[in-house]
Amino acid sequence: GVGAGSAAYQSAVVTAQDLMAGVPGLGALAQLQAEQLFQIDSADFTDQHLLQLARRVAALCRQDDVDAVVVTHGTDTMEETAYFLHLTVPTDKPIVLTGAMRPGTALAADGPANLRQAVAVAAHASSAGRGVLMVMNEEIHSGRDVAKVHSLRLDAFASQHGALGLVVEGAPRWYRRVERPHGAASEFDIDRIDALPLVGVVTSHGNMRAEIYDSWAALGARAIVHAGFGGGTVPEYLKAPLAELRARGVLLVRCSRTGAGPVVRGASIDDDALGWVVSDDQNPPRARLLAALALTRGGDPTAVQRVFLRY
Ligand SMILES: NC(=O)C[C@H](N)C(=O)O
Repeated sequence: GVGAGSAAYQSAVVTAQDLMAGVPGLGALAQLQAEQLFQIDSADFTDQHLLQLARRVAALCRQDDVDAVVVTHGTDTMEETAYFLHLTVPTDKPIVLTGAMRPGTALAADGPANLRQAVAVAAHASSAGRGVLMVMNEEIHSGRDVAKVHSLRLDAFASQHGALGLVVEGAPRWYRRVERPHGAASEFDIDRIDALPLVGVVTSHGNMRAEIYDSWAALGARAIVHAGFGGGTVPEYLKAPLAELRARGVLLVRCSRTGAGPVVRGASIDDDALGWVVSDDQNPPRARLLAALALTRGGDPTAVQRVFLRY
């Protein structure tokens, strides 16, 4: 059952309005208005949901009577949504994502405290202009860097370059900023994006098969994120088939399956000759989104590489 444990649960059963009602004192932090865009497990997010959510958040941020937006979201794909909003919603107003690792029925559910902290951060003047934020477990992370790194623990989220700050006594305390562009400084604007080009991810393991990449190409993928070993390695036996993809107009983005650390262009692999792109330090799911955004502006590998080194 879904009683005291945290591994078994039913997701997306409580409405936004009821989530808010379950947090004592929330109304004292800010004037709140709830809106229910979807009520789904975040595993069920498609690009359609992502585009619809980003458009709605952007529209809300344009309203004079809205100072900030809090998005409650399942934790499984929260990092993808956070990154997408970070790059495509042109605003300085705080956008804060939060969720729960334990179901509301658990003995020590974390959702209410997380929501309370997310609202406190969103309502605080110091939170503006920092890009999209994720508040979980008393930490404030950047949508650029944060990833779910544990399946169950309350401290399931981590940023490879560290959190931006902490929630201390109900207020944000900041320690760093992200250096890369976001919000209005980003060249991507959700109101000028009709659809996202198809991009697939293939994760490396021993004994790979080139046909998996071909399947993505056959589906019409314009780019494939190769989540390679370590520094984005491509096995010797895959080099020829993957080089052929380029001739079919499919871009290969070399990324690391480790989920952290940069992939260095030209290191051991002649990316210039192959027309390949490296992801810099982006993890595979976020590299998929950034590749798709870059491809909305054209498919030239040099231009896509510039995007990966800039954001
Ligand atoms: N509620 C959660 O955090 C887990 C759930 N599978 C989701 O991501 O929607």
